[in-house]
Amino acid sequence: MKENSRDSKSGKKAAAPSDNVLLQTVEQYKREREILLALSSDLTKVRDKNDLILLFKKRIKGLFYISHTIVTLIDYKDATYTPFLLDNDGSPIRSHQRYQEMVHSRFPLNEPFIQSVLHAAAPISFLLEDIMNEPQSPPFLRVNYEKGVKEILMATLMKEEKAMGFLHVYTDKPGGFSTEFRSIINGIIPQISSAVSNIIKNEELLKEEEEKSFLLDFSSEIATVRTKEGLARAVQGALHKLNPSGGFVIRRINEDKKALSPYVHDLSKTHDKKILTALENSVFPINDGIQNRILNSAIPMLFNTEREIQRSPDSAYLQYWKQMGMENFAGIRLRNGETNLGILLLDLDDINVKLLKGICAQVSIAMANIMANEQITKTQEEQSFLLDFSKDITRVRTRLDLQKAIFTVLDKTMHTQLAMIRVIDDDGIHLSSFMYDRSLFPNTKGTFDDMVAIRITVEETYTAQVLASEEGLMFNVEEELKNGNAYATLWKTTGLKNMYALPLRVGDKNIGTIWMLANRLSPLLVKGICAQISIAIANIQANEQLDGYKKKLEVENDYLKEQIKTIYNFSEIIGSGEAMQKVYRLISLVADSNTSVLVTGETGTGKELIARAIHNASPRKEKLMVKVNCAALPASLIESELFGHERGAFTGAVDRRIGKFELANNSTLFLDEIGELPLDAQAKLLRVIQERELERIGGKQTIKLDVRLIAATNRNLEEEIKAGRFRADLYFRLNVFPIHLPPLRQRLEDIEPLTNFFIQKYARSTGRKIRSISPRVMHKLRSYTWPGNVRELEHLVERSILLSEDGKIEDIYIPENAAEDQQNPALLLNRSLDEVERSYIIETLKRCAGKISGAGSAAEVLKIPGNTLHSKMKKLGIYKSDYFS
Ligand SMILES: Nc1ncnc2c1ncn2[C@@H]1O[C@H](COP(=O)(O)OP(=O)(O)OP(=O)(O)O)[C@@H](O)[C@H]1O
Repeated sequence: MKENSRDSKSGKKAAAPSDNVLLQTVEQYKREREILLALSSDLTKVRDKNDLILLFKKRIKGLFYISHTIVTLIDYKDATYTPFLLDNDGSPIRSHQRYQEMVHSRFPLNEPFIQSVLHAAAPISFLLEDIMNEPQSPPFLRVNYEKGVKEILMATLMKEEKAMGFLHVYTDKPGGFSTEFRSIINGIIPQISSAVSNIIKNEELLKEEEEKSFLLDFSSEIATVRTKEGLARAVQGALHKLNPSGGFVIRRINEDKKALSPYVHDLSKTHDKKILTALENSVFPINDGIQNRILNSAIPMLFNTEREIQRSPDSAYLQYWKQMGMENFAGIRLRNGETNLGILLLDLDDINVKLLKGICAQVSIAMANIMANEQITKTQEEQSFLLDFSKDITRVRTRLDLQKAIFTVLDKTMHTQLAMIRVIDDDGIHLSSFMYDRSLFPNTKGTFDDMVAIRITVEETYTAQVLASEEGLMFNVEEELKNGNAYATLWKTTGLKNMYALPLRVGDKNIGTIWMLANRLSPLLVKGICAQISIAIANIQANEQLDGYKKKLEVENDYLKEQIKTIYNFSEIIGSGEAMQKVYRLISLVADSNTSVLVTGETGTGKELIARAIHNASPRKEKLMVKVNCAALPASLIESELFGHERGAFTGAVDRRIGKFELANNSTLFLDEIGELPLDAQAKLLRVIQERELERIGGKQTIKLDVRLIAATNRNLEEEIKAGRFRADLYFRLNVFPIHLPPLRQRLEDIEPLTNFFIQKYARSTGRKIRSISPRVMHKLRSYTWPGNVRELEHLVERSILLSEDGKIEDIYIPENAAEDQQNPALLLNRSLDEVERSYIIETLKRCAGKISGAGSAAEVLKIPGNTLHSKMKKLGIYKSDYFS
């Protein structure tokens, strides 16, 4: 080890100088001064590494023999020093195999060799041979030695009285470094120190400038970014400059604030499809020990992939990154104001905090803008979509229209399916299934059908919650399963995550509930759609009600037509005999009141005519009289015909039906052929008459009634009671005011006026002019027994008109047996009414070739319904053998 000193212990320098020597010394001193001055002045001009290298290479090497120089810098953070500047042009060690290793190594400060340099007051030299094998000696000593270098001169570079690095000068010359050289180096070390520190400063300034202009470029590029794709391109471009081979991922915090999803990325580092798909489609929980730390840190963080894998071995994305060759990665939060938006993860080994923060600030703004833009676009799309939907829905008139509109909107726009719409019934308590999508439950159709069939009430747990909620509820399928919600088992089969249930409301009124299964739905859209659907359902209900009214009106219209026909045909009741006079009196007595009337009399005596006359003379005449023929209906339909039914009340009840009783509210109900009413219907009729209110079959609602009853029968109801076929209590209720119509044969005085009346009526309708009827015919008519009463007379006249010639009725057809009987009045008069009726029906059946009902049948000839004829035949004991002789 040699220290540089002008009065060193060297024998040469200690000898007494002669004049010559003195002169030489002065000369040398002068030369040294000049070199020093020149080098000092050159050193002040040094701006960068290159200037300094040139100075070593050209200036110093031009003056002294050395092989090469190196400047190393101390890093106090890890107490090491590392190469900073190399003048290695002529360096013999460049060909050494460890050269690169040496250039990039960090050598520890706490070893004897460098410590002795640090403690030396001046540049100090070493013979490599002496020190390279010392334990802890830095390996570069041996490397140099192996390439022929003999000696090293080390000088400490100082900055503000602290060592900042070292100047290493090497020589392969056996003589080593001259005293002059040592002295020169000692003289210029402060200048070299400040030159190095200037270079460092300049480099930092340059780097800062570069970073600034980098950020400026990035900022102007990112300012033009409007889309996710644009953002990906800009970030990719910028990061490429920092680490050309590294990728990046921006993850965005999900709406639930529990996880992050990939937003934009550059995963070009891998072409493995499995990895790509997994990374692109995953959702990453925030609290995974990495993401939450990044989000909570104001500065970028650097992670070692392997170390993090050991900490959280389950983190799949780390495993993938490892497979992609990412050893380290940096994570920085993206934040807009006080709100975290997401994180940026970079494939980087080293971080430049300032630069990354700058990049992230820009990315955050761009991301916030894009997200805001996306939100605006989404809102606009949703609004325009709602507008379209609302247009569609205004055209909706029927359930089918609505179903089409709803299914389209849910499927196309919201990618969800309707589970169910339930609508609150008129009673305000029950909810019925209104619309549903069975295809949603392909594997559990049975269970779903059962659910559809159930009429739940507004009190049902889930329905009550939904109806009470302001804007609906979201049931998480998994959670509901855990909570024991029975429906959730069915929901689960669809694989969808949530059941969205909203109240359907018009104004403040709940009209039902809507249930939709989906993974995620836009709250704004769902709310908008539900509002539209509510209105559409209310419209459909109003429409259905209107349809109901329309049907009712149509039915009323039929009655009106019938009534008009009746009034037109029978503007007056014909008959001025005493019997009819009595009937007129009774009509005028009872018409004004609400009293029930029972009209009795043989078939065809005009009972319906009397009933209409009572109604037309009553205060109820403005409304239509409603007629029910109790004999014309199958027993199974009588109740529904009279009292109506709700939709679904029994098999085949596809629509709600309004009963005749309800139809006759505030009017008159004419129950024709009341004697034919089955006993159970009689019981129900009695209850309605007593309570003056009814419930439709299958209905819960009680309907108050104000109906005037007129019943008619050709049966002897008292005998029917005795036979147990008619309820006595009902009879007493109906028979409040009895009117009996005598048979035509007991009011012969009415035959002629009735005949004339019918002649005029049919002459008018057939267009024939009938001037007269022969006295013989009239006599014949009066002599006949008229088992079919006025109806039979009317029928015979009609027939005769068709057969008449020259405007004169010369003959009239009277049934044969009856004609025979007529020849023997005694016989006729001795026969009971039933016998007469029986033989008349048999005769008619014979004439109609045994055809009982339908076109050209006996029922048609007799102008009675087929059912009535059947029951009469049964009652009178008429068998096939009687008319097929
Ligand atoms: N007094 C009358 N004046 C005019 N037409 C009459 C008279 N009586 C009955 N008619 C006519 O005779 C026909 C039968 O009358 P209506 O249907 O009223 O008899 P009904 O006693 O109700 O018969 P059924 O017991 O078979 O129901 C009808 O066309 C009716 O217009």
